[in-house]
Amino acid sequence: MDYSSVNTSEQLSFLRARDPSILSGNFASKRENVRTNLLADLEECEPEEEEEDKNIQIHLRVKYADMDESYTIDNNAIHCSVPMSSSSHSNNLKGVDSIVKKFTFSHIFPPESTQGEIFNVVVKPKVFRFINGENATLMSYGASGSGKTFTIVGTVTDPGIIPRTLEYLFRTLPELPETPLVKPTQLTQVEMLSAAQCQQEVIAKNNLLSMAKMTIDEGHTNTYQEMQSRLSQESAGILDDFSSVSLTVWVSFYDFSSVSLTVWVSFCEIYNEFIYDLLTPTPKQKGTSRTKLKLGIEAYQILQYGLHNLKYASTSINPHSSRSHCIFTIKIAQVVNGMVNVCRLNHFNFCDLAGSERLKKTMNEGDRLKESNNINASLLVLGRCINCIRENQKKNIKKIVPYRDSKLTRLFQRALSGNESISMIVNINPTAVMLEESLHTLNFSAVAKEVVLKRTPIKIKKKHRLSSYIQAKNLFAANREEDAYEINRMQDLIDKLYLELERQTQYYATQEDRIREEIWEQQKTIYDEMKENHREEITAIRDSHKRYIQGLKELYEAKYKPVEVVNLVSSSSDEDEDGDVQLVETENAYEAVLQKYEEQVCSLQEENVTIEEENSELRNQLQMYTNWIDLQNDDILP
Ligand SMILES: Nc1ncnc2c1ncn2[C@@H]1O[C@H](COP(=O)(O)OP(=O)(O)OP(=O)(O)O)[C@@H](O)[C@H]1O
Repeated sequence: MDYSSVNTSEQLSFLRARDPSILSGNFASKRENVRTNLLADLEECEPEEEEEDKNIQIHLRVKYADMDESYTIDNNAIHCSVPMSSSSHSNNLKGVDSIVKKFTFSHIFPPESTQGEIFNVVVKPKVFRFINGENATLMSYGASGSGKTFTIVGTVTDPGIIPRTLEYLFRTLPELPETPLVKPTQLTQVEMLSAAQCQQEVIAKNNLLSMAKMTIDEGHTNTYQEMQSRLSQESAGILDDFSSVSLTVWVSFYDFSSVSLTVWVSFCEIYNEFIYDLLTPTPKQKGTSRTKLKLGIEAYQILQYGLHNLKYASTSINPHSSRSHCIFTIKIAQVVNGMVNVCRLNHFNFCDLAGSERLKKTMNEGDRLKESNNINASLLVLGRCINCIRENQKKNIKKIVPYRDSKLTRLFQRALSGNESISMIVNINPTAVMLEESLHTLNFSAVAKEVVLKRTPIKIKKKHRLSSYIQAKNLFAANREEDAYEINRMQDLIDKLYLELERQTQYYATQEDRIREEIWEQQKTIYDEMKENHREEITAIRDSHKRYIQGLKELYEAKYKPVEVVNLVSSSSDEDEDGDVQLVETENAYEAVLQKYEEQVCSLQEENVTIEEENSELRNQLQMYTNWIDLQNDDILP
């Protein structure tokens, strides 16, 4: 595989806060929900900005092994009896077999020190400062097999600094969003992610995790729980006190709901002077490895997966020797109110350096020899850089520091030039056989210790950062005030509207009763009037008909009854013929009258029928009116 084509830019993985269920462990104490006064906390931090320049913190860890009698440890100093070779004898040391060299350190961890102690003393304060906005770099330096990887990574049964830091972060970080909101682009900048980009990150994360599952054997994937339970069994003080008051600043900051936080990790190695991303072993997949991780367990799996991809080989000194410098970085990006220009991006680098090797001892050849040479060369450049920085500082000169001579020093240029907190854990194997390597390490540390971390640039940076916070804080405060004012105003308005609504409800209730009453009265009057009108009308029509028929009857009775009587009388007279004629005429006349009468009766009957029909129509209409009024009443009346 042509590794030279690998993109050497850093790949990141997004991390989310730990699984809340993990908090149920017996070492889990919840953060207090402390609110308030970011500015006060920050202002309290201000005097620190004015601190004197500080030397690089160098700690010594002595490996758990049979300590050679040449060493004695006395508080923060280690004394080492160095045998004098005849060639090195100066005139005034003639006849002296050995001299005792004294090396002092910020802290010395004797062989029996635990991983937890080292984390507590060296790393915990830095992680706290990291969360609060300070960058940090921690390196382990030492000869091969001296315990660097053990210190930085550790084992499942004895977890080292990185798992403890992850545990600490995921225990204390607030619940983070499901998807990353921002992504670090440069050292101090972030970019907002679009919805599609967020989705890509989630997909990349899932790919990475399934790759991790495939690569790491099953037993290995359970190591997170195992590691956790180990941590929980440790005696008090490893993680419990993290959630105490010291986190107030940070907690209070995150109580501002408009701050969004994302955590990313990257893991890379410098192998034979090439940088490889341990989270994307296949160069084809470059650019897809920025991955969001959900839980602490995922972060740990990523660490394990990265370690799996790391170059190890067996040498005569260490059967599981790291053949590269590996760098695990955690980044925390905080964005205020979604404004990428009011952001804070901090990183914490953990660098497990490959061990310096004496070729004679390692008996390396082939690949191992090439690796050894590269390891030693880059460590040499690291030494030269540190020497040069110290010299510049001592003599107040500006000699060019050869950062560019190795990938390692290029990567850590910022930290080495004093722009951010850097510390080292120097590891030595105190056995007799490794004395020479240990002395070399101790000499290196003696030089490194003298390098002064110039605080001035940090001061400026921190001031910038502080001003960002103050700006953000003021913004929050202003927004809060505005919000509070607006909320009060709205509340007043709502109260007023409620009162008005109540008043209106009462008014309309009385109005409705009144209107109902009025309509009822109105309709009732109309109804009664209509009823009365129709009744009178019908009675009048009936009466008129009755009268008319009665009149007709009387008329006919008066007109025809006498004729009949006269006719009856006249038909019994003397002159038969005349009488016959008269009778016939009378009969005819009578019949004609009768016919007329019948016709009139007929027409009267017809007329009567018509009147009846009209009556019935009127009755129908009356009924309709009645129905309509009833309907109206139904609608109107309660
Ligand atoms: N303090 C310690 N207590 C117990 N075992 C230790 C300690 N330090 C180192 N070891 C063991 O010593 C062996 C070598 O340690 P480690 O691999 O950490 O060395 P190293 O300095 O990283 O070596 P290299 O540079 O070759 O990778 C490992 O098996 C490790 O578990």
